[in-house]
Amino acid sequence: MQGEPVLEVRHLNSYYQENASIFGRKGPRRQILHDVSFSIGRGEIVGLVGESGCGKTTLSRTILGIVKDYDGEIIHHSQRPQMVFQDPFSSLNPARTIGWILEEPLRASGIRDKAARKAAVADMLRRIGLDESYAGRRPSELSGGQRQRISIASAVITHPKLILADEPVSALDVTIQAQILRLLVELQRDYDLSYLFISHDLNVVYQLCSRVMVMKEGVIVEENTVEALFDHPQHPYTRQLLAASL
Ligand SMILES: Nc1ncnc2c1ncn2[C@@H]1O[C@H](COP(=O)(O)OP(=O)(O)OP(=O)(O)O)[C@@H](O)[C@H]1O
Repeated sequence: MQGEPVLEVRHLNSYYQENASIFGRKGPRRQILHDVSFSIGRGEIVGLVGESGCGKTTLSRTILGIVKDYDGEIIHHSQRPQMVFQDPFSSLNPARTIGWILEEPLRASGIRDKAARKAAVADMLRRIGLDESYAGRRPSELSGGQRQRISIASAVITHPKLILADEPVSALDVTIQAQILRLLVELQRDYDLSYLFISHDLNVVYQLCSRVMVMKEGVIVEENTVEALFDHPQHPYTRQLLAASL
């Protein structure tokens, strides 16, 4: 980790209670994350890779406080992180305008001055490459890439220090992916952001991240700088993932 930490996770174990039957009887308590420890430094972009079902989303849901059944320590050194999801369509309220959607996090964070909120929204729209007229549109009137720009903007608009991005470009075409990755890098520099960037795509992680953690069945089996991990993978599972991504 570089610099002062924005997030520290120590010896984290997370669990889900499975429903055993349609009658609502409680099923077994299943451990998903096993002794996960890492830190994210200020301004760092840390990748988290691993195959489907290994526990990546569970880790971000535990960090956000959505998964409550856990032990270990989660230490936030700044305000709560914000989240960017894979599917920008389902994460944006279809009934509201883009202006309303971008104002909402500002309202929720207690900014009462309507003119100040509108000015912040106009600034943010310009920053993500859309003109102010987009404030009056609804999500259905935007392309997939534009919708993902809006969901990134709604995460950044309250100036958090850490963004948890869960497969934020996986649903997009490759050319749009490149534009969104560029936007994420620009915003990271402009706003001094850190990202935990969750992806099953090692090529995307290579382009964006400085450090990467590899997760297998809820365990971080390897962690290193991106260069070292790609050049000299230590764990057999990392080698397997790299071979599959060629
Ligand atoms: N609400 C839940 N209740 C019970 N089990 C769950 C719940 N959510 C996820 N799981 C299980 O926890 C495990 C980890 O799921 P998780 O969504 O964290 O994986 P993931 O690595 O993010 O996968 P993907 O890349 O497919 O999103 C899986 O076996 C999944 O079935």
